[in-house]
Amino acid sequence: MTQTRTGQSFTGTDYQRLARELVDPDVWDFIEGGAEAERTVAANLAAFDRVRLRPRVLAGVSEVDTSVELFGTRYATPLGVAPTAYHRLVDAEGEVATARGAGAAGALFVVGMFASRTLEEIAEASSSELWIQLYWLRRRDVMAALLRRAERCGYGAVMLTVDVPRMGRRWRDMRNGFAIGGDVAAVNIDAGVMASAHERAAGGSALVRHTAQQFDAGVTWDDLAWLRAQTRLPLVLKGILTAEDARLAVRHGADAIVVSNHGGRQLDGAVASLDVLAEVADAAGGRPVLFDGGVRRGVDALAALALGARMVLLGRPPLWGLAAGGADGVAGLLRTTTEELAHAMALAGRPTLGDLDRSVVRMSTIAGGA
Ligand SMILES: Cc1cc2nc3c(=O)[nH]c(=O)nc-3n(C[C@H](O)[C@H](O)[C@H](O)COP(=O)(O)O)c2cc1C
Ligand SMILES: O=C(O)C(=O)c1ccccc1
Repeated sequence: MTQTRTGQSFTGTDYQRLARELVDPDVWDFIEGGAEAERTVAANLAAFDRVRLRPRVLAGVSEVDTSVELFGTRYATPLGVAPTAYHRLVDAEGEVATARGAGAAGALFVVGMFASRTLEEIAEASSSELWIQLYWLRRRDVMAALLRRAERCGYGAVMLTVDVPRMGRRWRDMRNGFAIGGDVAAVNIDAGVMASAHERAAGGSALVRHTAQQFDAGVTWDDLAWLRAQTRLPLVLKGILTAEDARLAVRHGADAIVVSNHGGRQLDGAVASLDVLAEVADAAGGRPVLFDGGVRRGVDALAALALGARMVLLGRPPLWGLAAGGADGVAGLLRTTTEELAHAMALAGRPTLGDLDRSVVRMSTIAGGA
């Protein structure tokens, strides 16, 4: 699933269109939707519409290298798969197919705590690096047990998501009474911890109820010492949007941070990820900074890499690829976007990721304007 009938490559929007036709409307709303008025969903995309690139010429671009190193691992592409819940909602094989696709593209795959295949099955299917994503649960024993399992099957880092003290209010899901159903489940978490996500109730999202019961909204910076002490894996904090929090993250032992507003699914009205990337990167004290939110094309990745990201994660697009074509769709989506990035690097006169710095980007004040 990497070519159209006329032999041309699919782009991200082709996968999106195909996926929309194939996926159940409630699931589509769950994937595409954001919090409240979805202003931050729109802001993430609009920020990339304001990017204007400053190409350099005669830079010797016959070879373009998109490879990147992070925590001692080399990746063919700086694009990675962001953690997203329940891949079996869109593909019978779920995260196992995603892992095969990410592996084929040489990309990092961050497996969600709410994955619908076991960490072991996913590791078995993967030929590239996996990380595990965690939410802070009231049940720290469940977090610790997951960590042990992830370590045992070779996951390379822990990504703690810190922007969900409670679930954002996603009106699409609430109106749809969205619940995780059928034979899809968060199989890595105790049945007792998960039960409430499966109860469909009129006028509400089961996910909202579930997280209110299970997530620990009282956690503070000082609690990070507990998690830090549980593992020797690198600790990555996902969901940082300010210089203040970047400094606190470094002070409390984070090895890297992810600039993210959770794809506009948490605090509606939060700043676009791209608009704070440079500020947060400056405050990260040299720790690697990853980025997500609204990356849809290779040039978007180029801009985020230029503004300080070491790696760029994609949330919704790999789910489109997965829905449209399983493992091949995920690989196709990641490869196509990486090819777009390489193309943009050549035309911008920056043949390696090391050449990408802030001089590449000038932010216009108006979308579609100068
Ligand atoms: C359907 C869906 C489920 C998600 N589930 C999780 C999750 O379980 N854990 C997490 O940290 N982020 C989750 N996210 C957020 C993504 O990791 C990422 O921050 C966001 O999707 C990036 O924006 P993008 O979709 O514009 O690329 C989810 C996003 C979507 C769309
Ligand atoms: O994080 C999310 O955005 C999300 O949708 C989700 C859903 C269920 C469990 C965990 C996260």
